[in-house]
Amino acid sequence: MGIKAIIVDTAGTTTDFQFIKEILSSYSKQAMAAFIAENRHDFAVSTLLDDVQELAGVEDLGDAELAQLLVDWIQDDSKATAVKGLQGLIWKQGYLAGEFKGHVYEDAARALKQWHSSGKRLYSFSSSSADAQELLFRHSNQGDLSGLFYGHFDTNMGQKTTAQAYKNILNTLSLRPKQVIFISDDIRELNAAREAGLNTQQIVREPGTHQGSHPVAESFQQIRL
Ligand SMILES: CSCCC(=O)C(=O)COP(=O)(O)O
Repeated sequence: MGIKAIIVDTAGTTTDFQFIKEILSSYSKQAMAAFIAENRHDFAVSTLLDDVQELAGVEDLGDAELAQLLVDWIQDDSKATAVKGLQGLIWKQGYLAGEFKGHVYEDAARALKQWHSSGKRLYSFSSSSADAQELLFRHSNQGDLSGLFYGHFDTNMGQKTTAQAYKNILNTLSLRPKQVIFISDDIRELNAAREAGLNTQQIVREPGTHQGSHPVAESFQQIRL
């Protein structure tokens, strides 16, 4: 039974952590206050801000307080779905204004193109929103890669370190677990995917930092499906 679908993690796998930390996170923190002031009454934004307040167990925060709360959570690398949703909307402004391009490793882009040409269905799975993932690949330093993907999964499927998230993804793909491979640098995510029955492949971009028992590659070019 061959591999029919490939799911890639983004941060540390297709994409450099430093880009996410130094460009994306910084941009969303700097832009948060102005974004809230300008978009507070937009339906999607106000719904996400309600979710943030519910998560924080507070009500009726002012714009400045909300912005500070979100900046603090981003600083703490929050993976909360509402935070990631707001970040995605802010990043959209940056991508569309040409303020930065999404970072994708060259070896990852090359492999994704090869796999797409050979008929595999490609997906990404990240803690960032599905829209943010689409933007990253559309406005990437390797060109527009968005057409290679069949879809993007986010934490609406569940947290990436839980087997349930991969079971939920499998349900939407209508494939058997062994027809799917998940590629990530993160051992906890790989363990969760393996628990759900998926094939796994670890990317270890820094030699010598390998842990765990998943097949390992130092770049996408070493991956044999
Ligand atoms: C689509 S690039 C932004 C990635 C991001 O915000 C993030 O938090 C990555 O987390 P992950 O759990 O997917 O490693």
